[in-house]
Amino acid sequence: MNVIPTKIPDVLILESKIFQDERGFFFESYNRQNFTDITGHIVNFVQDNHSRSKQNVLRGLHYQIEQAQGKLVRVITGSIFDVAVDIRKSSPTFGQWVGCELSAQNKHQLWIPPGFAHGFVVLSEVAEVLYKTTDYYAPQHERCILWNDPYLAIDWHLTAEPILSAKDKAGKPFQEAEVFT
Ligand SMILES: Cc1cn([C@H]2C[C@H](O)[C@@H](COP(=O)(O)OP(=O)(O)O[C@H]3O[C@H](C)C(=O)[C@H](O)[C@H]3O)O2)c(=O)[nH]c1=O
Repeated sequence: MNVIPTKIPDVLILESKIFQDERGFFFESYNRQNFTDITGHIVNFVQDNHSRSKQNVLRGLHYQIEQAQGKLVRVITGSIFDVAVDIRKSSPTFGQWVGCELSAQNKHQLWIPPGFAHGFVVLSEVAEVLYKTTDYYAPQHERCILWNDPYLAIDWHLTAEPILSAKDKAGKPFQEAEVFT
């Protein structure tokens, strides 16, 4: 497994070794020891999520203020632009964002530790996103930051108006959002 750094040191793009042959391909999408060796983090993933979205759907920016979730995100159908925002007040990259394309083709994964808001927009006709989380879903602790907050100024690589849930349309401005100390 190869690590591609991002401009936020704790957020990493992971590139697995893909075994191709005349039948197709195989790769270990998660290996606890490899993950620990390359990230330096011993994490205990407790939940797997799977969402399917049509083109231009934007889900985010979400986080849990309690029971903060680390996420290991990958795409098995189509492609997304995946975004992590550092909302740890004590972090030198507080208020900064990183994004990358995750796709069934590149098979890249994005490791987003606890302390970040997460969101993605679907670039392909449809995308299926799988992600592991390091804590359980806790809707009472869920918070949402506005996807197009002017302070964050995220470039989502949009090609059309995004399709948003009511919750996401009502996201908070970054500077009014609850953040991590
Ligand atoms: C996240 C989640 C949702 N749900 C239920 C609650 C709703 O009835 C339904 C759809 O939930 P929601 O609209 O919040 O789904 P997304 O907009 O994809 O939310 C996710 O989007 C961004 C990208 C994230 O990183 C988070 O994992 C999560 O906030 O699934 C559950 O039962 N368990 C869960 O872990």
